[in-house]
Amino acid sequence: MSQPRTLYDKHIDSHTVCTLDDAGHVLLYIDRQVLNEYTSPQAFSGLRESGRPVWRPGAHLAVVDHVNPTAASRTGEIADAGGARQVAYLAENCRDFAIELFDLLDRRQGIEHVVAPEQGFILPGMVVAAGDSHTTTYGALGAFGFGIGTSQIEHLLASQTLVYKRLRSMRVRVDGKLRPGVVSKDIIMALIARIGASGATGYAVEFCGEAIDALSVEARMTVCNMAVEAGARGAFMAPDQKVFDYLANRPMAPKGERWQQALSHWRQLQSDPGAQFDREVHIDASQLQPMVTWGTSPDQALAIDGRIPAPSEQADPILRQDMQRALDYMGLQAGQALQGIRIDHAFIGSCTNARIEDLRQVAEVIGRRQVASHVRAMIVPGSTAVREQAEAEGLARQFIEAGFEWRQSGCSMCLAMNDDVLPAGARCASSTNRNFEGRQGAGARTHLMSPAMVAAAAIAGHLTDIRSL
Ligand SMILES: CC(C)[C@H](C(=O)O)[C@@H](O)C(=O)O
Ligand code: SF4
Repeated sequence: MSQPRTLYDKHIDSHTVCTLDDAGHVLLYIDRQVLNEYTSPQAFSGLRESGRPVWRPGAHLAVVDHVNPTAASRTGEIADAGGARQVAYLAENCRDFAIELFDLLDRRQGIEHVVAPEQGFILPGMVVAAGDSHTTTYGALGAFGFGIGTSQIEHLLASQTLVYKRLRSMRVRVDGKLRPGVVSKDIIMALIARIGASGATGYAVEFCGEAIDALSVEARMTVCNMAVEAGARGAFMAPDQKVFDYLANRPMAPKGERWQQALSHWRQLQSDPGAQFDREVHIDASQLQPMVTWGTSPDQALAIDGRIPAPSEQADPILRQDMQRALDYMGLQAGQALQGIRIDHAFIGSCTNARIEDLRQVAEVIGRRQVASHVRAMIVPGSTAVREQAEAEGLARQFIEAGFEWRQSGCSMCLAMNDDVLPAGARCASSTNRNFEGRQGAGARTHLMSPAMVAAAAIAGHLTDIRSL
């Protein structure tokens, strides 16, 4: 009898072209790659210099998302010269190497990790690599996705393979039921707070349990997306009927007989009973509360009813220093209650939380209420398709009437790499995934939380518990 295997083992085994050494390195076949304008230019330049073609152009999909503006109306023009060059070079590369591109004016444009699942480009059982760390998102579909660097992008374009070292495996079981006001973002933020920002470094993490099964596919994407903030270089969820229903009839998903064949294969994509994991973590969903970060690392997070911890109570001198530095940067004090911290900005967007379901939750929180007069609030849909859907459902009008700016799709204020940058000192409630120093603008202060919690903060004008609205 063969050894029981994890879902991760199955992906790696089925994609191993050959073993390279005894240290765990293999040549791994990669089914699909998603390219963006920001991390691909040097890879294409490398191909051009060495005169190599792209091995399988149909295995790649390119999107424009990081540097583009998201101003209310879209012209396709980019005022910033550097950004304009990157977008134009991506178009040139896609033309010359016959790769499909969702350019700025394409109705399929959006943030890569929103667009690729939306179009059915990512399917269960696939191994996907891309020049972006949040490629872990695809675990929600039963695919194995991980981020790679520029030289690996070039290698992948040229050969459809990568040199890969096997990871250790971790299983995170989330049992119980989430209470009202607590969502998938809180599951992953609580996990990161528990195991630390490098707690899953070197691991592929498989999520399972009653609370994961109960999540929608989109909510599962939030969990897998942010798993990289615990250091995981891959996140998994066994694909179930919800995933198959999500994928059925997506433009790039298989159809007819091929769909039926795919389904019978996908149904087998699970860890075998008795498969061994190198580490197991257990979370009781019923104990979770809405989470908010107070510091400059995603693991510096607490339940919203908490108080900011005191560096003096931290025994480790390095951690103590980190905490103090985070508090100084954030302009906060030990012992301060999270609730009531006044915000200047509210940002709902990013590949973590800007799908249609997120926007529906936001609309529900807003109701007929208004954004506080001192807050600048912005909603940036994860894709142009999400934008159109939100407009068709009347959500966009509700957002605008409540005082939110309603934008075009892109990474926007998730990272200060385009026109949407916060001024120094500004404090922002944000539905994104990283709260590093300078992430949303030099000197700007980010508090991560669920999109519904951002909406609640926008209305209240300060961090607040959605359950008390
Ligand atoms: C720009 C890109 C390399 C980066 C990533 O890899 O994640 C970005 O998307 C981010 O979220 O920080
Ligand atoms: S939305 Fe943010 S996290 Fe996602 S790819 Fe863009 S910059 Fe990275």
